[in-house]
Amino acid sequence: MKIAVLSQNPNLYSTKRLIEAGMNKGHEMHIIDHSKCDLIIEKKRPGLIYQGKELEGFDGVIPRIGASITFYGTAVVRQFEMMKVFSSVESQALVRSRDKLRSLQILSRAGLGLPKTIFSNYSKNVGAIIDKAGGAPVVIKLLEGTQGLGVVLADNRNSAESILEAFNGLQARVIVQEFIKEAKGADIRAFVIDGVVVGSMKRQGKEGEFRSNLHRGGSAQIIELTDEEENAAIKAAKCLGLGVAGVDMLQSDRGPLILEVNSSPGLEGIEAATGKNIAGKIIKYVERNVD
Ligand SMILES: Nc1ncnc2c1ncn2[C@@H]1O[C@H](COP(=O)(O)OP(=O)(O)OP(=O)(O)O)[C@@H](O)[C@H]1O
Ligand SMILES: [Mg+2]
Ligand SMILES: [Mg+2]
Repeated sequence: MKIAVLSQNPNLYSTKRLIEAGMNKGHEMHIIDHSKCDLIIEKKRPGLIYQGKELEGFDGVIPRIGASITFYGTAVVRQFEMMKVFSSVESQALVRSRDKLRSLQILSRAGLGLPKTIFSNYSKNVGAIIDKAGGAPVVIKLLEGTQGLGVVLADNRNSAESILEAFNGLQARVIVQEFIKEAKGADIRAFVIDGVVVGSMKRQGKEGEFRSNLHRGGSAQIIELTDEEENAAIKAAKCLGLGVAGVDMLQSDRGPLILEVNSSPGLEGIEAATGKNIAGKIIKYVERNVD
């Protein structure tokens, strides 16, 4: 098969592993930088131009689209779909998963556990928002944050109010969330492919840090999920329409609470923690759908 990995950086671990895993199975693998594709939009004959040539004969595409280029990257994925190329992540699902607010709404409608979350249109009444989130301490998150940056723990009401006022003043959109203390600075990442959890890890923030992101100095180890956690992860990926997803959850007194669902989950942490060939499982998923 001829498979494209959409990636802006051929040196990233995830990109390299997908190429390697595909080649190990005898596929013709190509790295395509979606930011450098031109789209041909015309009646009945959609096309893609890359490095001066029209792309042809692809069977599958594996998008690894960074958050900052969601708009254009999704257009490229959609173009592949119009050309009848199977994508490991549907363009629609990609857009949906990148909108944190919309994703949380979809997850809550599906009946999944979530930390209580308040979103407002820069409301001046910050006190009421903090109350609705259960009162301080609360977690305040920039909607477009990533890798733990833009996620703040406000210990008390005064700091929560001033942080909210500051973000409002900057016209930065935030959500205010109940702080799940019993998670103890850890979260769980479940890697879901085609409705099955293929690997899971627990990430623990460094000493004194409530954020467990590996980019913030957290560490990861393999974990066996409870049935409840496994079902929640599978359901979360399903309701967002993601064939490949990284589902992040907090372990709380009332069961697993979904934090977010990633549509381009990194492979390095999960492969290191589990020792599994997750890239190979993504290739197999593409194979099953192209056949
Ligand atoms: N409501 C909460 N209660 C307790 N801990 C939280 C809460 N929200 C987030 N955390 C911790 O902070 C970390 C970062 O939060 P989150 O995943 O929401 O943002 P992010 O990682 O910056 O976003 P993204 O994953 O999209 O890059 C989480 O992994 C978790 O450890
Ligand atoms: Mg996160
Ligand atoms: Mg994320």
